[in-house]
Amino acid sequence: MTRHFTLTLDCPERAGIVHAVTSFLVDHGCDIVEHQQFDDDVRSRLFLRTAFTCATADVDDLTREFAAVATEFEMEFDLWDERPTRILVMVSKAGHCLNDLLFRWRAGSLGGEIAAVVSNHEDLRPMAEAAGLDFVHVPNTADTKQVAERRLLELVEEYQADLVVLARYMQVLSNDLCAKLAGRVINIHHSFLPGFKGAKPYHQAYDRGVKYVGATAHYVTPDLDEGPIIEQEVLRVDHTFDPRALTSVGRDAEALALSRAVRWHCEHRVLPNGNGTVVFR
Ligand SMILES: Nc1nc2c(c(=O)[nH]1)N[C@@H](CN(C=O)c1ccc(C(=O)N[C@@H](CCC(=O)O)C(=O)O)cc1)CN2
Repeated sequence: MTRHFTLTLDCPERAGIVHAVTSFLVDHGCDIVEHQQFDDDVRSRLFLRTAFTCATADVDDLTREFAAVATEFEMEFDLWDERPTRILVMVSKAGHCLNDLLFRWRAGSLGGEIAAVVSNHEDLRPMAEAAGLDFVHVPNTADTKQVAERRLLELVEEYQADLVVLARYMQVLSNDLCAKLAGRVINIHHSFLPGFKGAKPYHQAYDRGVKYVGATAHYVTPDLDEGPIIEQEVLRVDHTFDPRALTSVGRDAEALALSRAVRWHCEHRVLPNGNGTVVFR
């Protein structure tokens, strides 16, 4: 049976990297179906994503055997087979991002499998359960944050989640939780970062009189709204938009930016690069 694999890597820039990768794949009877690379001349690093098929190998064998190439070229690499990324979606009260993720998941265009929905409020239980998903209520206040975060880690294990998506989840994750889930949490911030950080960006945008509003999907780090950006979306507004209207038009930008970022992450198209990302769209 022909199986599908994806290889991503980054390493110091030098000659012979692509030749080494493609020779390894040919020697193992693999057929490249998509290849993208980026030479970062600022950091002198090469970033590469290759999708390929192979009828004989499995991901553990390929990973073990590719290690020799990786060592020779000082590569950071990952290899995946076609097992879909399992996603835990976290929400608070706003449902527009969850609604968009559920639609794309059911349409088969999200790139991953939603395993369950977790929330610090009950508001979105009907939407999740209507989609046939478990909905887990985990209250999270200043007094219960440690208990809530221990429960969240249990749920990540219980649902075997590879990725946690904060789909307008309005609680700040602790440094400890961010460390335990490093690179596995994507948040949608409802502004065009680095502008208007925090919980109420549309009011800040209104006070500033901006002509565009936007949204930013980024990996979560302990530094609020500072994580590596994956995708951004903007929409034109004008003086007639009050905070309510800005919030309304912003929902579209949030849902679009987040769903794209989740799909690209699940398709292994996003490679960290310093405090940024390389995205092989
Ligand atoms: N460690 C991180 N945790 C979270 C991030 C992040 O970037 N790093 N992003 C937030 C989402 N968010 C903005 O995008 C955000 C959410 C909440 C707040 C905030 O100040 N929350 C208050 C409580 C507000 C409430 O209860 O409604 C708080 O936590 O005290 C700021 C920004 C998700 N988590």
